[in-house]
Amino acid sequence: MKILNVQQIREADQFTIKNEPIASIDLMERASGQVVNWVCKHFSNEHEIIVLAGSGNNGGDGLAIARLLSNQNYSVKVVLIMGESGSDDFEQNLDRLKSLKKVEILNDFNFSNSNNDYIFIDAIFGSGLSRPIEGDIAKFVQKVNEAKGIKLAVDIPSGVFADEPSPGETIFKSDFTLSFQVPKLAFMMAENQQYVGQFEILNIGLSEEFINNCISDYSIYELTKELKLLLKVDSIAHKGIRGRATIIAGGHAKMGAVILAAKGTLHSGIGLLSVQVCPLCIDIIQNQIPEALILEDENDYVLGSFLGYNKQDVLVFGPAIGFANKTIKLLEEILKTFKGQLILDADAITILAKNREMLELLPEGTILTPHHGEFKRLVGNYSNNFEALMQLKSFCKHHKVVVVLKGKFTAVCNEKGQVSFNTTGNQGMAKGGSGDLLCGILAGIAPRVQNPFETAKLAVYLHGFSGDISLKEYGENYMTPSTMISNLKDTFKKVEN
Ligand SMILES: NC(=O)C1=CN([C@@H]2O[C@H](COP(=O)(O)OP(=O)(O)OC[C@H]3O[C@@H](n4cnc5c(N)ncnc54)[C@H](O)[C@@H]3O)[C@@H](O)[C@H]2O)[C@@H](O)CC1
Ligand SMILES: Nc1ncnc2c1ncn2[C@@H]1O[C@H](COP(=O)(O)OP(=O)(O)O)[C@@H](O)[C@H]1O
Ligand SMILES: [K+]
Repeated sequence: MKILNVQQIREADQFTIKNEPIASIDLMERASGQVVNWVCKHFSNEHEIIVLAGSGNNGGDGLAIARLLSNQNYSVKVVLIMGESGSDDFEQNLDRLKSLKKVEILNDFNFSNSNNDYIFIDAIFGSGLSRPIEGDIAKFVQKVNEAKGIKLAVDIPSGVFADEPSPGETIFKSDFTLSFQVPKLAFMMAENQQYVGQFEILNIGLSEEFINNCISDYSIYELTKELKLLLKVDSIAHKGIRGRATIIAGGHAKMGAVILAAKGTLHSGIGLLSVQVCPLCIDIIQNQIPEALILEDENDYVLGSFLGYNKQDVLVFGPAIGFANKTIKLLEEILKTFKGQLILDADAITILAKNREMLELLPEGTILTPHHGEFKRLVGNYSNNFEALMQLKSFCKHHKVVVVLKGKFTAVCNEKGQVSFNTTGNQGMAKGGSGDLLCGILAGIAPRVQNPFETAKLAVYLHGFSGDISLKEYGENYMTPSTMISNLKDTFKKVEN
C-alpha cells in the first residue's frame, strides 16, 4: 500500500474530480459516506456524536458526516470552531445541514457533561494544516483531549503534519483515525502513535490510475499471493534445495540468543542449519536443537575461528557475540570473503560502528537489523523518526545494503532508499530475545526468497504476525520470544494456505 505526500493526495483529488469526472462536493459526500459507514459499523446510535468542524474541506467533511449520521438516527451536535465562512464545499455543506434542521450547530461546547458514550469527531484540520495550532483553537483542542469520550479523527488528527514532524504542542489525540485512500507518512512515526491511535484506510474512490503512477519511496507491506508462493515447498524437495544457514552468535554463557535464532531458522523452513559454538557449549545446542549441525570453534569462551562457510547460503552474525578482538577479526574475514546472504545483528552492528573502516567492506545486499540504539551508533543521534528515516535512506544508499530499523512500525529500507513499513507486531514483543528470533526467521527464508529486500520485508511481517498471535493467545505480559516461536506454526499455516 503506497504512502503519498500531501501534494500528491491533492493532485489525486484534482485528477479524480476532473477525469472521473465528479464534482468536488460529491467527492466530499463520498468520503464522508465512508466515514459514516465505518461509524455505523462500529458504534450504535446510542452514542452521542459531537462533530468539531474547522472551516476548510476537512470541516466540510465534518458537516457532511454530521448530516449523514443524523439521517442514520444518531443524535448529533456540530461545533463550528472557526465560524461560519469557509471553503466552498464547507459552505455548501453548512447550508445542507441547516436545512436539515435536525442538528444543533454551536460555537462552543460545555465539556463538563461529556461521558464515555460521547464520540468526538475531529474535522478541524486535515491535510491543509500549514502551521501549529495556537490560541483559542489550541485551548479548545486541549479541552477535547481532556474530555471523556471516544475520539475519532477524520483523515488525520488536527495538528499532525502528514509529511514532517509536527511542530505544535497541541494536537488532537484520537482513538481512531479514519484516513482517506492512503496512509500518511506521519502515521508510521512512533511519536505520533499517541495522536493517531488505530488508523483505518477508507477507500473514497480516488483514481487508481493516478495513484499507481505516483512515485513514492514509502509503502506499507502487505502479504500477496506471489510472496506466499515464495515459501511453497516443492513436493520433490530435498534438504539441499531448501538452503543452508549458519548462525554465528552467542559465546560461553550466552547461548539463549543462539537458541532463539536457531529455532527461528529451523521453523521457517531451512533445509540445513549449522551453529558455530565454543567447545564448552556443544551439549547445550545438541540438547536443545538436535537438528542443528555443530561447527566447533577453537576458542573456549568467545567465537573467533574462521570456518570457511563456502557452502552456506546464508550467515547470521552478531546476536550476543560480544566484542573480543578475535570476534572482530572473524567478522572482518567474513565481510571480505562470504558470497552468500549475510545478516548482521546486535553486537555485529556495534562492532561496525566502532570500527568504521569495516563499513566499507559490507557486501552489497547485506541485511542489517539494528534497533534505534544500535542505529544511532551507526549514523549519529536523531531526535525523531522523520530524521531517523532520512538517515536510514542515506545509509542504505551509501552502503548499498538493506537495513531493518526495528521498533513500532519497523522500517525496511533498500539500497535505492525505498522504505517499506511493517504493521504487524505489538508491544508484547518488547522483550529481550525478540530480535534474535527475527534474525532466525530472516535466515530461514532468505535462501528461497533470494532477494534481500523481499526477504527482510517478509521476515519482519512473519515475525510480527507470530507476535500478534502470541498476544491473542498469551497476552502482552506473558508472551515471550519462545511463545512466538511456537506461534510460527499458525503464522506459516496461514501463509501456506
Ligand atoms: N476534494 C478534495 O480535495 C477532498 C478533500 N477532502 C478533505 O479535505 C481536507 C483538506 O482540506 P483543506 O485543504 O481545505 O484543508 P483543511 O481542512 O485542513 O483546512 C485548511 C484551512 O485551515 C487553515 N489553517 C491551516 N493551518 C491552520 C492553523 N494552524 N490554524 C488556523 N488555520 C489554519 C488554512 O489556511 C486553510 O484555510 C482533507 O484532509 C480531507 O479531509 C475530502 O473531502 C476528500 C475530497
Ligand atoms: N512496541 C512494539 N511494537 C511492535 N514491535 C515491537 C515493539 N517493541 C519491540 N518490537 C519488536 O521486537 C523486536 C525487538 O528487537 P531487539 O530490540 O533487537 O530485541 P533483542 O535484541 O533484545 O532480541 C523487533 O523486531 C521490534 O520491531
Ligand atoms: K481532522
